[in-house]
Amino acid sequence: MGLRPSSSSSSSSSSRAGLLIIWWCCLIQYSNMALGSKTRHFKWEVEYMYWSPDCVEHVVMGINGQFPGPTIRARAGDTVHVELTNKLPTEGVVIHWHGIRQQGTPWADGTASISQCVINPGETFLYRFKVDKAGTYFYHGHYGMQRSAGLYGSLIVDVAEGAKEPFHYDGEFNLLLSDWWHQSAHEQELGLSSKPMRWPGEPQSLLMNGRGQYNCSLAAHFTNSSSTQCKFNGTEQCAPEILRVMPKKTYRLRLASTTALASLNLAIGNHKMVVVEADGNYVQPFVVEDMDIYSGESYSVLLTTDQDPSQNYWVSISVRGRKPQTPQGLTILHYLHHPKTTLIPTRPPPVAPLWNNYTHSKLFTTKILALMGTPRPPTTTHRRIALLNTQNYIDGYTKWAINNLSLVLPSTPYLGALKYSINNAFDGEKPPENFPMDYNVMNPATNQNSSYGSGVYMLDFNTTVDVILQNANALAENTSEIHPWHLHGHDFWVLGYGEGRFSDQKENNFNFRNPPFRNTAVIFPYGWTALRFVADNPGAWAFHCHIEPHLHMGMGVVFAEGVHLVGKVPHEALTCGLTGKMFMGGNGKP
Ligand SMILES: O=C1O[C@H]([C@@H](O)CO)C(O)=C1O
Repeated sequence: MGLRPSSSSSSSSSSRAGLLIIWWCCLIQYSNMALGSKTRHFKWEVEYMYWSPDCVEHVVMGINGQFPGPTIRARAGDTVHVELTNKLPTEGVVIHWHGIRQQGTPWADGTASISQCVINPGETFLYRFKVDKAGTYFYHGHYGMQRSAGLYGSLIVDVAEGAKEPFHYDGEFNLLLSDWWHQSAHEQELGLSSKPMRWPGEPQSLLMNGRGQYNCSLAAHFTNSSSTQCKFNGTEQCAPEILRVMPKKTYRLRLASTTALASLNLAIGNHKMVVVEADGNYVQPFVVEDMDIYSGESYSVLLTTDQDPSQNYWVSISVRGRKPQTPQGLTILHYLHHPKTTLIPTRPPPVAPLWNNYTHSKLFTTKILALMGTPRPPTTTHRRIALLNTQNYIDGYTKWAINNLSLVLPSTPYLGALKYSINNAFDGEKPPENFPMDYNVMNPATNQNSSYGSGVYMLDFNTTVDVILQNANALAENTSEIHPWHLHGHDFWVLGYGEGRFSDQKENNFNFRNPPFRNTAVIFPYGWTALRFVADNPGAWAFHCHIEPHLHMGMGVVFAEGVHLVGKVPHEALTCGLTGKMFMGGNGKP
């Protein structure tokens, strides 16, 4: 069987396997030393293309003829320029640089209606931003359902010249994980906005680097299903990317999930992994046999090729947290040592933990702790915002709401409305800081109706803010789902996770010693998650569930701080809505 050549690239120096923790490396990383930083230029065209991500031809949103889009590779301290031309015939577009904090460039965050106007067909927009911290990141569309349409790619930031990672590895692989539907993103969007709602359902395929298999399986002979064995010559768009490795080496696997819906569990047959990075921050290394990756999260794991080199091994991703109707995504770890007649492993793929075994998920999540040298949280806070996540109806439409308000994005970007004090661009009323004391998170809501809202949580500049994310029962009985929440413009500390309704006493168990510093955190069914961040980045920032249909149904809020300190915002970012009108009138020039 011919399969696609691997994308391994030999990188870091030492041939010594294993881990060597040199914590001062983190200090160097966080002190942001950038010797010889560069500007990296990219010229991109976003377009629709015919493509076969899972061996079935559909339409994907690609960049420069590629799906997923090109990988951006830069060094900490570099400036990235992406000149993005919209070649979609009848649709706007924006791109969000997930995990990049956009300090000084809030207009480059790529969130439609929040940081900028959409880029119209035929227009070119220049994203310009600094990548200040080494790590594994990605980018994706942040307008409507464009992530589900396939608009995404990897963004990898290496340590600054002269700096070192706090671990050694001999080579690395990059795996961008996603889910794929045969129904178009437009039809999914219409379904979600219909009355009654038509839920898009579970994905048809899981993809690694944009490659999956729908009507055949790499492991067909191990399953009882009727699927046939895939046959590839290696040039197919859906042929898996084989990870070709040498025995007795250590590889860094960069993993990031840009799924629209699926929470994933990743495993590598016979091999353990050492988790070393989460969302662009180093973590205390710990060993796992399998790991959960929620949409919006990224990780690095170290893999030591210490197993029988005469064998090959499966790399699998499986759906968690929702009853799976999607086959495992598979590729192969291929030891290059011995000549082999087939690439297919002789053993069946790893069996994923049961989809609703949340004990297993929590065990993994709570093992993630910051490596020494990571910034520590302030020990006190100025403000606590409790956000209750509920599924609701508004006039018969199914929505998600936060403290009973379902987010609708206005036509004027918040950044422009706030910068130019345009008061009628969004709801002037302050969104609620809390939810009723007697709300029972274990049952469906007694009043299932909510309202639309577009208000902003205005944060005092440089203050410390705590957010308690509170999960609850959805509309159906005995149903509460996983929601990974992503914050733009900041990393936050995850101070704690808990079951049921949050109460003030739970604060006694907050972790102030080594809380993980991240940009995405999960709330488990019927549980809460406590976060802390410092509002030190002038701009308007989305904070939302990273499940794309959920955001589309209103599951998000907007924070803003220090907007008066935002420097020049390129006019092109704001030439729509009321800021567009203002520019046409020639007043309020920046
Ligand atoms: O938002 C959602 O809606 C459906 C279901 O609750 C109603 O069909 C689902 O599984 C979600 O995650």
